[in-house]
Order: sequence, then structure tokens, then C-alpha cells
Amino acid sequence: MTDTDRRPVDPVDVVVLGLGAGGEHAARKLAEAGLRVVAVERDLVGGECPFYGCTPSKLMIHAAHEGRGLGRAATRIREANHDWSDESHAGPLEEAGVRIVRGHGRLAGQGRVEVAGTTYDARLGVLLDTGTEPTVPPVDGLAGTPYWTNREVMREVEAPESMVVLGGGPIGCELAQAFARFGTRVTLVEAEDRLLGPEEPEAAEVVTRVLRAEGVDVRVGSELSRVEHDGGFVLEVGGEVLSAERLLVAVGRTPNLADIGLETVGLSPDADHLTTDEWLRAGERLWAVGDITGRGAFTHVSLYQAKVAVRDLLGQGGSGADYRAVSRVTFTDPEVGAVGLTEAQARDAGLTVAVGRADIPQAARGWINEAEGIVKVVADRDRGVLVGGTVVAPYGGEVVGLLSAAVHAAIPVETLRGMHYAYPTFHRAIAAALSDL
Ligand SMILES: Cc1cc2nc3c(=O)[nH]c(=O)nc-3n(C[C@H](O)[C@H](O)[C@H](O)COP(=O)(O)OP(=O)(O)OC[C@H]3O[C@@H](n4cnc5c(N)ncnc54)[C@H](O)[C@@H]3O)c2cc1C
Ligand SMILES: NC(=O)c1ccc[n+]([C@@H]2O[C@H](COP(=O)([O-])OP(=O)(O)OC[C@H]3O[C@@H](n4cnc5c(N)ncnc54)[C@H](O)[C@@H]3O)[C@@H](O)[C@H]2O)c1
Repeated sequence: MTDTDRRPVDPVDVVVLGLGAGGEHAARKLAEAGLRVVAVERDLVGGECPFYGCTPSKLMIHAAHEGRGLGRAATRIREANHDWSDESHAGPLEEAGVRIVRGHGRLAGQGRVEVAGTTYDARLGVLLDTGTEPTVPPVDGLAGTPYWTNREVMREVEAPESMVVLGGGPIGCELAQAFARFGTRVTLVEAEDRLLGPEEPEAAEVVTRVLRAEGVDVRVGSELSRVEHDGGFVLEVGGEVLSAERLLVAVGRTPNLADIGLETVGLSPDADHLTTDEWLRAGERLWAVGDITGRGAFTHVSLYQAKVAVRDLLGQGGSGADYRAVSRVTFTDPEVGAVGLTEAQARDAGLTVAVGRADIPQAARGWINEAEGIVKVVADRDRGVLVGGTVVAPYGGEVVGLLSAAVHAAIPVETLRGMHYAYPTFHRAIAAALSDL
């Protein structure tokens, strides 16, 4: 008998391992349904979004948009997350009857999780929501310097004089613009040949133009090859030497899968995501939700998946997960709202594609507001429905809601063309894009 075999085994119904948005939701719902739920968290209950992600970044963006300083954003960030205390997340879970166990949990065979010396044996199974960590690229000299990731930057109260942002994805673009508006001299370095790689090239074009017009030095197709820090950062970028007070690394995320005992249930700990079926099942008595499923690293996806997994665990049936109309928003100004497939993805999927475009400055509201942006819709000609769309505009993340409904419900393009579109609104540009199809 090994030491592990002698450890106490605690029978429960479900173990939730990792309390990101989806895990938190699932744990509460399952406990409210009367199940014995143990929820394991090694850091803050609620995960990345409220403490280091969506909420603090959007508070920074809002303060910057209003012409307020980082100090104002910092105050509201502390108000929102109670100075990085998770009581407002953990409390409601405990009230619902969830037993929260603090520590790093690992699977210990089918339906079993080991944490802090106790093994929990889950009658129904384990739901994983272990999320991601910031990726740190293997750049010469980077390790050991006081670079920031999204974890550190959200705690800052004073904007630096200068900053290099590494990575032109949503995090890099959102924070580059916010800090430029706080008065920081920002250089944005992207390795690929454009910003916001997975989104429509037309969207990246607008965001690049706007960032440059606001003074951000946007460098695409550019690599950081060396870093030194001695009071400030000295960075070798594309053969040129730059200096900056701060360096923000935002080059993507690494899933927390390597050290959670996946090998004990026959899965690879080296995987970059877990494959799940329509009920979010990743194996026998095993469910997975959130960023680790690779179906879109967004809070609303994690929550959506958790709802489906909970119905499955409770045997309630209904519809399985459907990802045709996943929407997402990059909260630059203008915002990039998008849903479903891009033109390139639709072509790769073998669809007979039709594309319609409209320029926001040509729409009455765009001209009135002197706004930048575009609308692009992607249709499946054979079915006569939209399969994707992008709105880059002020409130683009709100305007795209109309396209989300259209893609989700497969509303015929002819029906969309026959709708009323209030004058003069930004969403009226969608009618122009539909006429261009
Ligand atoms: C700067 C930034 C801005 C963002 N903005 C947006 C936005 O505007 N909109 C949007 O939809 N999304 C946004 N996101 C993405 C969003 O934060 C994630 O998609 C969301 O947090 C969902 O993550 P999750 O459910 O996969 O888990 P996470 O939030 O990553 O949480 C996972 C939890 O599991 C815990 N954990 C991991 N391993 C273990 C273990 N072995 N034992 C115990 N606990 C463990 C971790 O401590 C963590 O608390 C942003 C992300 C960042 C970084
Ligand atoms: N508004 C939102 O919904 C929102 C906001 C922020 C983050 N997120 C989520 O968090 C995830 C992570 O965001 P992210 O922006 O860190 O990652 P990302 O993977 O979306 O983008 C990272 C960017 O960094 C570039 N890159 C990679 N290595 C590089 C290097 N060595 N030098 C320069 N550039 C390099 C990539 O080409 C890419 O453009 C996103 O995929 C998104 O789903 C969402």
C-alpha cells in the first residue's frame, strides 16, 4: 500500500476543479440542486476575469475613454474586486452549500481529485475549469526582468512614461490604447503581419490606423529578440534598440493542463486543450469548461458551457453546446464586435461565400460622429443566411448583437433586408452591408 492509498477518501457527488467563471457557476447550481459539491481553488475564487482580466481592463478602458487617469481606474478596480479579495465570490458559493477547498488540485484517477492530502471521490464526476496563465515567450534575457503580464498591470496606480506592449491580440490592443490615452508613450510589437490575427483583416486595418493616429507606435511583423533591464528596459526589436520604462507581455495564454493529473485518466498533460463533446464531456465522469476547451477564451463561453454541463450532470437534457454563433468583442475604441465565421474561415469550411461591406464614415451616424469603422457580413449563398459578421464602430460590441441573433437563429438574409433600421444609428450600416451582398 502506498502513502496515497492511505490518505482519507471523502465521498461527494461532484468535484469542481478550478473556479473560473464556469466552474463558479456550475458549483453553485449543482449545490443549489442538492448535490454535495467540493470546489477546489488555489488562488482567487472567480478566476482571471474579475481580478486580472475583463473587469479591470474594461475599467481602465472606460477611464481612458472618459479622459480620466489610471488613478481613477485603479480606485474603481479596487472597489470592484475588494482589493483582490474573493469573499464576494466565495461567500455565495458557501451559502449555496459548496465546500470550498483551497489548494492545488490534481485528478487521481477516474472521478477522483486529490488536494491538500485528501482525495475526494466524486460519485457523478469531476468538472474541470482550470483556465490559463499568461504565456511568457523564450526571449533572450526576458526571464528575471520585472516585465508585466496582465496580472501585474491591473495593480498599477500610475501610468509609466513609456511602455512596450508585446503582442497585438485583444489584450495588447486594448491596453496599448488605454495607456496611450493615459499619457504613456506606447510601442506595440506584433510578430505576425497584422494586429488581431483571428479577426477580419478589415477590422485590424481600422484598429491599426486608429492606434497610430493616437500616437501608438505599431510595429507589425516585428520580433523582440533580446531584453535587458537596468532601471529601465532596453529591448532589441527587429534589429533596432528601444528603451522603455515598462514592458507588458501579452502574447497569448497557456492552459493549466500540465499539472492536473490528466495522465491518471488516460489524457495527455501536454495537450493544448481538452476535446469535449456537445455536453462538455472530456472523458468518463469528466467534464471540462472554459478556456481549456479551446472553443473561445471568453468569459461568456465558459459560462455558456457550464450551463450545458450542469444540465448534463443533473440529467435535465435540452440542447448540447452549439458554437456557430460565438460572439466576441475587442474593447478598443472603436470596438471590434464579431460573431461566427470570418470570410476566411467560411471559405476554409467549403461554403459558397458572399461578402457585404459598409464603411461607418459613409453611414449618417458615422459621419455625424466622425467615427471610424466598418461592417462586414459573411453569408452562405446556398442557404441564404449569414454565418458571420463584424462591426467595427463606436459600441461595435453592442451593434453586433443584431448579427449574433441573425447567425444564431439562421434568419434568412431576405428577412434581414426587409427589417426597419432606425435612422441615424450605427446599426443602420448593417442594412448597407446586406445590400452589398
Ligand atoms: C486582460 C484580459 C482581459 C480579458 N477580457 C475579456 C473580456 O473583455 N471578455 C471576455 O469574455 N473575456 C475576456 N478575457 C478572457 C477571460 O478572462 C477568460 O476567458 C475567463 O476568465 C474564463 O476563464 P476560465 O473559466 O477558463 O477560467 P479562469 O478565469 O482562467 O480561472 C481558472 C481558475 O482555476 C484555478 N486553477 C487552475 N489550476 C488549478 C488547480 N490545479 N487547482 C486549483 N485551482 C486551479 C486558477 O487559480 C483560476 O482561478 C480576458 C482575459 C484577460 C487576461
Ligand atoms: N475583449 C475580450 O474579449 C478579450 C480581451 C483580452 C483577452 N481576451 C482573451 O484572452 C486571450 C488572450 O489574449 P492575448 O491578447 O494575450 O492573446 P492572443 O493569443 O489573442 O494574441 C497574442 C498576440 O501576440 C502575438 N505574439 C505571439 N508571440 C509573440 C512574440 N514573441 N512577439 C510579438 N508578438 C507575439 C500573436 O501573434 C498574437 O497576435 C484571447 O485569445 C482572448 O480570447 C479577450
